[in-house]
Amino acid sequence: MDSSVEENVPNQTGAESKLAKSEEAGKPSNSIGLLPIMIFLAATVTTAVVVELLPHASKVFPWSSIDSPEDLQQPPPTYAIFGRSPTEEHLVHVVKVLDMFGYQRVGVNESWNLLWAHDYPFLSFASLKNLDQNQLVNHFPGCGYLTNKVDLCTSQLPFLPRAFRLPAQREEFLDYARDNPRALFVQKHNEHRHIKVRAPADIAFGSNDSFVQEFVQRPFLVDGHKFDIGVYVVITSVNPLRAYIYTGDVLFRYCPVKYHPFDAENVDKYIVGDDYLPTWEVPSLRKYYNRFGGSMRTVFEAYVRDQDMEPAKIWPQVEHIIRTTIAAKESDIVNILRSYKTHNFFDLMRFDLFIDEDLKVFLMEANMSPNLSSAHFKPNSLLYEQVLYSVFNLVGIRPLTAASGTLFGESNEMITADKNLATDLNRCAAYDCDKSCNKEECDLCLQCLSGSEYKMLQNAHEEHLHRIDMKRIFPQQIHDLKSFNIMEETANMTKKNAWMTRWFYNKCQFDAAWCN
Ligand SMILES: Nc1ncnc2c1ncn2[C@@H]1O[C@H](COP(=O)(O)OP(=O)(O)OP(=O)(O)O)[C@@H](O)[C@H]1O
Repeated sequence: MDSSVEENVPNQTGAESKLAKSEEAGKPSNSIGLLPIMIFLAATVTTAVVVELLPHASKVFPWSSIDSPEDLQQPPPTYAIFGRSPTEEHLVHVVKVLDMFGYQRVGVNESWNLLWAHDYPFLSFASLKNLDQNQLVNHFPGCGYLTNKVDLCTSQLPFLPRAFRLPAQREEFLDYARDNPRALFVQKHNEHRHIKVRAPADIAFGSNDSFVQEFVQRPFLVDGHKFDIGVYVVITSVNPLRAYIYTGDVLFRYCPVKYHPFDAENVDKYIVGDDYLPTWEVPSLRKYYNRFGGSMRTVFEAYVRDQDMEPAKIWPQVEHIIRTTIAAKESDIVNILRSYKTHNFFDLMRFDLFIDEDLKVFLMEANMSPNLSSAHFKPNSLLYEQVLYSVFNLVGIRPLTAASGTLFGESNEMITADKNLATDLNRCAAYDCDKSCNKEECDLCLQCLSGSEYKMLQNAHEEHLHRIDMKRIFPQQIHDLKSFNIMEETANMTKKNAWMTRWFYNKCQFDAAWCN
């Protein structure tokens, strides 16, 4: 995969560029016999190669595998920030949390362990193709397949409002508009904001990189106000895919003007803009938020219950939408990743969704580098810092002081050892997987894991132990182990995703805490 392919990734945009501007400011041929050869190789090749070939040889973060007292004196891990924004006001919470964790800030061209990129960094730094094992970047190359609005919204996933790419699908759109005379439409671009409901005759068909989308009518209203919800999502791995959502809270943004009587000319009635109405200013939510200390999500749920409706039906839809969307784009991202030596990437996104009056959920967009600035709405500081605290812990960026500073003295084995990864013991024994790995049944047996597979399981295990307020949505949670059919569930998955899902299934059989 050459870099020109990556340049063809759907335009790497994300709402946060906008928001920052505006809102707030192999297996070793399955043969045990190869292990001694690998050990021999380990003595002769570079560390980076060892990392790929030899199980147990690598630790993502060297500072978590330091053995001697002298190592304790080594300098703290470092982070750099990349972004073309003129101010860094929108990153104050990122800086605050990393500083609090004991990370030291350095320049982007210095030696860093974490690159926090607000803008898509992969076209600016060729070096990201050859990251060291102890380096991490907060985006996946190719994440534009998810965050590019035109590409995502015209994907024809069932939970997206009907959309037509322009100018290519002009005729299809006109047919649809003719067949659905009561339908309203909005035209959207990757970069442009300020969308507005338009009649089909007012659509600019010549506009490239745009699409026209059916406007979802009958929104669920709170005190008469339309709103959208922002769910924070973290992808920690692709091939195999692992994705999580933040459950500590959800960003609710209300339109400042009541929806009815509907007036297409007054966008404040139906578009959530920069000056949205925050939860604490919505009359019926204020009491729950201010007096009873709820979160944006729990006060909304209290309101829904007050309307004799059941809010619990919303969240499984949200999880399904996010899981399905990410899974649908995984292969595109995997293709881009082929030209990257190490895959030390994670991605924090915000999925914006919308709820109609039947509590049916629709996907609006996925934002790259979600807005984390509380300049406009101070009470959002805590939300952003809690999200970051969870994200960082999940991906292995953890506080280095006080109690957690002990990480400096312990080996990674203290967190994740062979016995924490080994599953399928009966099957491994029944199929003699310690003698030969040439059977599918041996795929998860410890002796049959390649170095990179071992590391995948190690990362999955560490993530599980450090989820804080993150909930795994891929591989999917197992709600009822008895009715869960692993063969059926994995039938349409890629080999690696089926493998990873089976590992979680095995862990879930061992302890219910792993089902979730
Ligand atoms: N098809 C639609 N049907 C109903 N409402 C819509 C539709 N498209 C957009 N909206 C409303 O407009 C808001 C903004 O739309 P969208 O997310 O596509 O634009 P944006 O300018 O990128 O906004 P932001 O990134 O701030 O969320 C949505 O949150 C929703 O309230």
